[in-house]
Formats: sequence, C-alpha cells, structure tokens
Amino acid sequence: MSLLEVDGISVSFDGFRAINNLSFTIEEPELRAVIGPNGAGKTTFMDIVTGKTRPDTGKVLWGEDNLNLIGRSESAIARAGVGRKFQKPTVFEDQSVRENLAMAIKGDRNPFAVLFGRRDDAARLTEIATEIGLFGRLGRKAGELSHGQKQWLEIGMLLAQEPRLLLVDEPAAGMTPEERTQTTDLLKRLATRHAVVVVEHDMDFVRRLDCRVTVLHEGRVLAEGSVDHVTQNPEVIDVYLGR
Ligand SMILES: Nc1ncnc2c1ncn2[C@@H]1O[C@H](COP(=O)(O)OP(=O)(O)OP(=O)(O)O)[C@@H](O)[C@H]1O
Repeated sequence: MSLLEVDGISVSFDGFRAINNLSFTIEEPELRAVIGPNGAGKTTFMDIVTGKTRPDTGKVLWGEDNLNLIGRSESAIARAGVGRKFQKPTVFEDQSVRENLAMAIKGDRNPFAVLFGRRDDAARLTEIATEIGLFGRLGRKAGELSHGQKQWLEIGMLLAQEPRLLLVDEPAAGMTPEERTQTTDLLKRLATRHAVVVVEHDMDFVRRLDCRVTVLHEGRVLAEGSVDHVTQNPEVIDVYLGR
C-alpha cells in the first residue's frame, strides 16, 4: 500500500511553473532516490509535502485513510509522521549527543506514542544512538562531531519522532568516503522500517543506494525505475546526466 500519494500537484511562482502536474507514490517501507537537474522542483516537492508551500492544484494523500495533507500546518504534518532532514545539520552544538537525543525524545508528540504509552526513554535513546553509530559518543559535545556524525545525529533526532516518512536532502554532501558508506548503510537499514526519500545529486551515492529512482525535470516525473533503467533513458541523459 502506498503511504504517500502525490496527485496532480502544480505550483507557480510569479507565473513560473515550478511543479507541473506532478504525480507519484511512495510505499512503506521503501527507499526512494529523487534526482534531477537544478531547478527541477525537488526542494519544492519536499516543501509541499511538509506543508511549507501550498500548491495551486492537486492533492497529497497520506496513510491508510488517504488524508489530504494540503492545507494542514507544518507541525500537524510532522505529527502525522513526516520527518524532514535539511542539508545543513541543525544540532545543538553546545549540548552532548545524549542531550540532543534526549531533547528530541522528550519533544516527541507522536499521538501514537501518547495513545499506546512510550517505551522507556533511556532505552529508546540507546537504541537510536546505536542505530546512528554514535553510542560510543553519547557524552561528546555535538559541536565536536565530524560533519558526517552531525548528520547522523540529526537523523537520530528525527527518528525520535518516530516518523513513517523521512525526507532527506543531499545526505552525502560534504562527507568523507567512509562516512558516505556508513550513511548508505544507515539509510538502507532505516528503509526496512520506514519510507525514506533521499534527494541527491551524487550519482555514485544514488547507485550505492540501489533503490527505485524518480527523475524530476521541469516539475514533473521524467523517468522512474531502477538506477540502471533511468541512467539509460536518453531523455535523462540529455537533461541531467550528459551535462
Ligand atoms: N519561493 C520561490 N519563489 C520563486 N521561485 C521559486 C521559489 N521556490 C522555488 N522557485 C523556483 O522553482 C524552481 C524549482 O526550484 P527547486 O528549488 O524546487 O528545484 P531543485 O530541484 O530543488 O533544485 P536544486 O537541485 O538546485 O536544489 C526553480 O526554478 C526555482 O527558482
């Protein structure tokens, strides 16, 4: 069953159509890469799903009940289970890894968690820290972490909200080769339980994710399928890869 269905979305900025009748679905669990040239509409797509930008037309249907997310506030959409990781890490540098995670767990307003009672916060903190590979660094100040580790910490803070869908913007940017490999492994692991959508320019990274790829161009889906499928598509080569 699809978790997210983007259905006929269009949005114009000052007469320019940034998103043009965009439709596609995301399953749960699933790992999906979204690629495309600059200005293709990748960020605008994430802005629409998270409630930051309201489209002129179309629907964004969510979950079993096909709830339309359009018109809902950013916080309501986050509470419904949509988590977004921006490119730049926004962890609290003066706080320890443990404090950052603890704050995120405390701020958890997931109605599901409230309804059914939360597991012990300390156990959750340990579980998340282990998942993101920072269990051995819980006492470290976040500001002392490497760029890659800060990104993982922020992913951990998102996990504290128990999202069903994670939107991740260019996770590999600025990472060392080793950090990239670990990030690939982390995203693949997360995608066994969550829907994970990764917007990425780095085709080597996308190839290693080894997942379904959606290629956006001029605000619509140009191609979709395996990495091999889309990278052999002449139109994709023409507008994106061949440049
Ligand atoms: N608030 C806005 N006002 C005016 N134009 C906008 C606004 N937001 C986006 N656009 C335009 O919409 C188009 C799509 O932009 P978007 O940022 O979604 O592309 P992108 O695929 O994320 O590009 P990049 O890979 O460079 O991040 C671009 O031409 C951009 O200039």
